[in-house]
This record gives sequence, C-alpha cells and structure tokens, in this order.
Amino acid sequence: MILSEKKDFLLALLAGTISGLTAVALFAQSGFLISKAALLPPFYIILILTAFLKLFGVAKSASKYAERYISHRVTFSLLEKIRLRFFQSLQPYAHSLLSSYRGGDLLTRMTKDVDTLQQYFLRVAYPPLVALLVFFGTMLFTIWFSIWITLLLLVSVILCSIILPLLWQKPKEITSQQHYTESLTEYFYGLTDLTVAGKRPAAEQALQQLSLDFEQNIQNEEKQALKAQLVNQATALSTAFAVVILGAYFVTTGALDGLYLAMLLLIALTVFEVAIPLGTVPLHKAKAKDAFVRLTAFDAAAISTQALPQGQLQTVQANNVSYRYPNSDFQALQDISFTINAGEKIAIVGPSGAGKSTLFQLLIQNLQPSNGEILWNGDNTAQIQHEQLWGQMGIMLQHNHFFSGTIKENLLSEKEAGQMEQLLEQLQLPFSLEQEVLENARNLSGGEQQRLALARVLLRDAPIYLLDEPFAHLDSSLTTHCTELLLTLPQTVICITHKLDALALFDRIFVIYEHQLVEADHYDELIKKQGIFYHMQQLK
Ligand SMILES: Nc1ncnc2c1ncn2[C@@H]1O[C@H](COP(=O)(O)OP(=O)(O)OP(=O)(O)O)[C@@H](O)[C@H]1O
Repeated sequence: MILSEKKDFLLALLAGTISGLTAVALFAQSGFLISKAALLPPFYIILILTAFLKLFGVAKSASKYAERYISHRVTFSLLEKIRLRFFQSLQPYAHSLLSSYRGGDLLTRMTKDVDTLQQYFLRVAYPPLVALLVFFGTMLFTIWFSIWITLLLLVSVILCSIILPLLWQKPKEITSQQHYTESLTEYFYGLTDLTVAGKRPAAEQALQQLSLDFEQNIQNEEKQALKAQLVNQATALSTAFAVVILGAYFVTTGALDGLYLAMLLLIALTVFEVAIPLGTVPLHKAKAKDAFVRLTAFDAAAISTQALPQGQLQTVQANNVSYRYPNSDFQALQDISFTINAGEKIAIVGPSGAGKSTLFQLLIQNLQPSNGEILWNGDNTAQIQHEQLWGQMGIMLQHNHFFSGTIKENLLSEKEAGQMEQLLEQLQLPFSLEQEVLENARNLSGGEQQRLALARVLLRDAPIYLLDEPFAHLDSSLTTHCTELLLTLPQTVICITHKLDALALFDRIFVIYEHQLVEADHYDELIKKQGIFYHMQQLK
C-alpha cells in the first residue's frame, strides 16, 4: 500500500468505528429515553434526549456513507494495483506462460483471483479492526454501569469473533473455478473440431456436469457463510437475553439502576451487528490466500537480477545443454554443445519431434536448460528479462500475430516508408504500405504472412536473427530467394527449417536427430561425410 491508500485505510477505519459507535449510541439513547419517559420527566429533558437521538442518527448515516465511500475507494485503488502488478509479472514471460499454462487458468487468475483478492480488504482485514474498536469503545461505556454485563459482552465477542469462526473452514471444492474455466475455454477453442468429429454432445455433457459441480461449490460456500452468520446471530441474541436476566437480577439487588436496563439491552443487540460478519472471515481469508498464491506465482520470474552483456549480442554458446519438459519422461534435448560466432549463418534441421523448436525456445530463453548453460557473448543471461534480451534479437516465431490495420502498421517499424517498400519488393510482396490487413491477416496467404513477418523482423536493427520455420509456406524458388536475401546480411542468423532447399548457402548446418546434435558442418562436408544429413537429403 502506498501513502494515499494507508491514509484512506485509516480514514475508513475511523469512519467505520464512528458509524459503529454512533449506532450503539443511537440505540442506547433510545433505550434510555423510553425508560426515562416512563418516569414522566420535565419536557425539556425529553426534548434534549430526542435532540441527541437525532444527532446520533445523522452522525451514524454520515459516517456510514463516508466509510462505504472511502473503503470502496481504497479497494478499487488496490484492485487497480493488483491487476497492474499481475500483468507486469505476466508480460515478460507471456510466451512461455502461454505454452505452460492452460488459457482458462490464466483467464481465471486475471479475473476471479484479482476480484477475490480485492475482497480481502473489505471482508478479512478491515471488519475485525472495526469490530475491535467499536467493542472497545462500547465496553468503556458499559463498564460504568455494570462490570459483569461488560464481562458478559466481552466473552460473547471473543466467542463470535475468535472461537466460533474457527468452526467454519472453506468447504472442500468439488471442482475449482480454474478447472471449470479451463474446460470452458478449451471447449470454445475446439468447438469446430469437436463438431466435425461428432464429439460435441459428449463434450457438452461433461461441461454441464462440471458446471453443476461448480454451482454446487458456490452453494456449499454460501451455505457455510450463512451458517456462520446464523450462529453468530444466535450468540448475539442469547447474549442480549443474558444481559436482560443479569441486569434484572442486579436491579433487584440494587447494583444497577432500573433506568439503564433497556439501554444495556439495546447496546447488546446493536454492538453485535459488527461481530456477526466476523463468522465468515476464515472463509474469505482462505479464498484470498488461494488467490494470492496463484496471482504471485509468476512474480519470481519477473525479477531481473542481471544486466545485459556488454556490446551487441552476437555469439552464442551452448554448454552441455539438456532439457526435459515438465511432466515428460524423456529429454527433449540431450547434452547439446556448440558455439555460434558473430555473423555466422546457421541452419537447424532434423526430423519432426527431434528437438529443433525446443532448442529455439532455449536460445530465446523462453525455456531454461534442465542441465548445462547457454551463454550470450560469453554471459549466462538466464536471469535477464525477456524484454531486455529480445530488444537485441530479431525473432520470428512459427506463428505470428497480425493486427487489423494497414501493412505499414503491421510492420511495427519506425523506419522510412521507402525502406519498408524496398524490403517488401525484395521479398516479392506486391503490397502498398497503406493496404488493409484484416484481423489475424485473414486476407493474406500463408506464404504472404510469413514474408510479412520476415519483413517485420528484418526491419529491426538487431545484431542477431532467430527464425523458426520462416519458409514453411513458401515454394522452393521463393525459399531460395528469401534465404539468399537473408544470408547477405551481416547479422548472425540462426534459422530452423524443414526445407532442405538452399541449405548450401548457410555456413553451417546443425542436424538435430533423436534429441541430440549429431552433425554440425557445412553442407558440402555433410554430404561428403554421408551421415544422417546425407540420408535425409536422399529421402527428400
Ligand atoms: N510442451 C511440451 N511438453 C512435453 N513434451 C514436449 C512439449 N513440446 C515438445 N515436446 C516433445 O519434445 C520433443 C521435441 O519437440 P520439438 O517441438 O522441439 O520438436 P521439433 O524438432 O521442433 O519438431 P517439429 O519439426 O515437428 O516442429 C518432441 O518429442 C515433443 O513431443
């Protein structure tokens, strides 16, 4: 919390306490007025007491309004900060998080968990403090009339706010919101495929069951909250009843003036209004704790502890790098070592599933090696935020996003129009810069999209280009043409490709086979060697 929120928190606490105390005073005054009126006092006494009644009424309403206003202001301010912080922690690792977490899970964290956490202030942190202050103030008053009645109130308060709430833990979830949202989003993503495969009714039935389970969860929680409030309410009423009995006894013994009995009864009834909601505090606390753990899960990843290596990123070295995906029982990459020098042009080839994309993800540090290390310019950059590291890389992923807008807007570059047009021409893209691009580039072919993405990368002044299957949708002659264009650049180029055309143009070809780097040499040498690459070429 920053200073303005701390101030608001204290103000809300003050307003809440005043509101609670004036409510007690209002009812205490009413009780006293009723008793006093029965004794037929002079009219001006009734008038003064009624005036105080009015005053407490107005003060109660005004402080209640102030409390609501300020407590909600601080809640919304906290909500904004929680959301911002969550997005900030998510953003640098968005790509790897999206491949590691299910979409629905992230959606739940962004919406439900943030909302749950904002309730922490209104339902967990704040009510006990207000209750404590209101009780303390009330007891300071009642102790003047009867120490025993004050002790009775104290015991009941401890019962309502500490002992009884321990009975109410969060009910066991049948299905979590996370699971439900994950399944729902997956259903929408895969609707067409499910329909085509005739599996839509079964999927809908499973989803309906989840929805019923989820509703049951909510009902269980509501029932639990209701029970907690009812038990506290019953305790409050029993206390009021006990106050009457104890007070009546003291009136008969002469220890208490009968004039105050109605007042003490109404105080007991009112003061518990702030204690009744305390029954649900553990329930909300458990929910807020779960939400907090889930929302802060990415925080550690967002902390950058290391500076970028000096100079432009150019050389990269892998030392005995292995990688095993979480929940996988084999290594997707085993003991890979290589050095790529400044300006070198490297092609990474290999059969499907060999580990090429995994190596790519390790190089751009979306994944961290399970063993070994990757050094950029001789430094281990594992702790550097992606944004900083990627600032020095031209990265083209297999799937590229295009926005609804113009070609120029989609190039995401500040370069001069002439330079952009020249590049489009070199990539044989017959587009004007103002030409419209529909969302997800629906109006461009796969090959056009790839060349547009390549243009976007080449317009960046990065010292190194990392490209994952940039030519997958291009025919043989366009592949050769684009490769030639790419390889005339002075930058270091690392390019995964399935296409075996134009490989002779690269300085070296890394052959990944069965999760290992089995060959790394120039095309001619690899052919001469007649190893795995040679046989791959034969099968082409
Ligand atoms: N998220 C993941 N979790 C578990 N295993 C994975 C995951 N992604 C890939 N793998 C496995 O790791 C191995 C290497 O996969 P990778 O995607 O790196 O292969 P690739 O050579 O790029 O294949 P392709 O050419 O078909 O894209 C494969 O056996 C694959 O099944």
